[in-house]
Amino acid sequence: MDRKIRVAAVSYLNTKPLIYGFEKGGMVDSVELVTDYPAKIASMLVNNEVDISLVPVAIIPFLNEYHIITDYCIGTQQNVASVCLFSDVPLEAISHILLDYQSRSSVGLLKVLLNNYWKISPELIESKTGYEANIKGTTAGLVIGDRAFIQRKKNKYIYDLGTAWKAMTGLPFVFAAWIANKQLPQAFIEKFNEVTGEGFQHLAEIIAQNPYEHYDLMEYYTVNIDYKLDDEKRKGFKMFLNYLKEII
Ligand SMILES: C=C(O[C@@H]1C=C(C(=O)O)C=C[C@H]1O)C(=O)O
Repeated sequence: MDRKIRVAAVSYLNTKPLIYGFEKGGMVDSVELVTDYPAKIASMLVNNEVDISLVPVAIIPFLNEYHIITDYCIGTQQNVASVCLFSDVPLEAISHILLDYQSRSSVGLLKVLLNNYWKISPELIESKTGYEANIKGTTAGLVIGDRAFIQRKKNKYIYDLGTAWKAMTGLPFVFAAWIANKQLPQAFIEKFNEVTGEGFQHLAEIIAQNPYEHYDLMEYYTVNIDYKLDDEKRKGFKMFLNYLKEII
């Protein structure tokens, strides 16, 4: 291609290792990188405003064409810590749930878990900026990303969606992956994969550059999030897409 490839990534802390290589100047001549929250970069990929995006996998059904590129993803084998249902009351007493407007995958995952695992049916409400303040009483809320670390200090009950998915299916979960909406040259994809992986050799440096008081980022990057897109994750991801068919 004779123009730069347009790339969008999630603007949360969980993405720092994946974009480290690009921020260090890797592929600066061939890649133009923007960041925003997941639902935003998802619509950018669907509307062809970008060529590649670290998108919530739940938007795959809305793409005419998709190619999962790279060996990396934002996934988890267990408690992901930053995707949780927060509540002042236990699950069975929840009357309403505020959905996170920034999310696509976790909203889908929450619906799958409500129907198939927790088997409760509170009223689901779309949210807007600042909705976290309304998570109280019998109104619970889904919060993802960096804001979830702050929310962890506010509510009595924290239901981790990574843990619940693992308990229900025995499989890891994939929240987001690098997805292209068109065929790209193989040499470009190989280089993109290499630059994406660079950050994992530099986790201590990334953490030093992003001082964070609300959570231990080394634990987040090495225990909670599992970035490797391996066969088990692909299985979990396929199963999730099948469940999604029942609800969209
Ligand atoms: C684990 C996370 O994964 C994210 C969750 C997403 C979603 O719910 O749509 C999308 C991208 C990821 O950033 C998180 O942000 O906390």
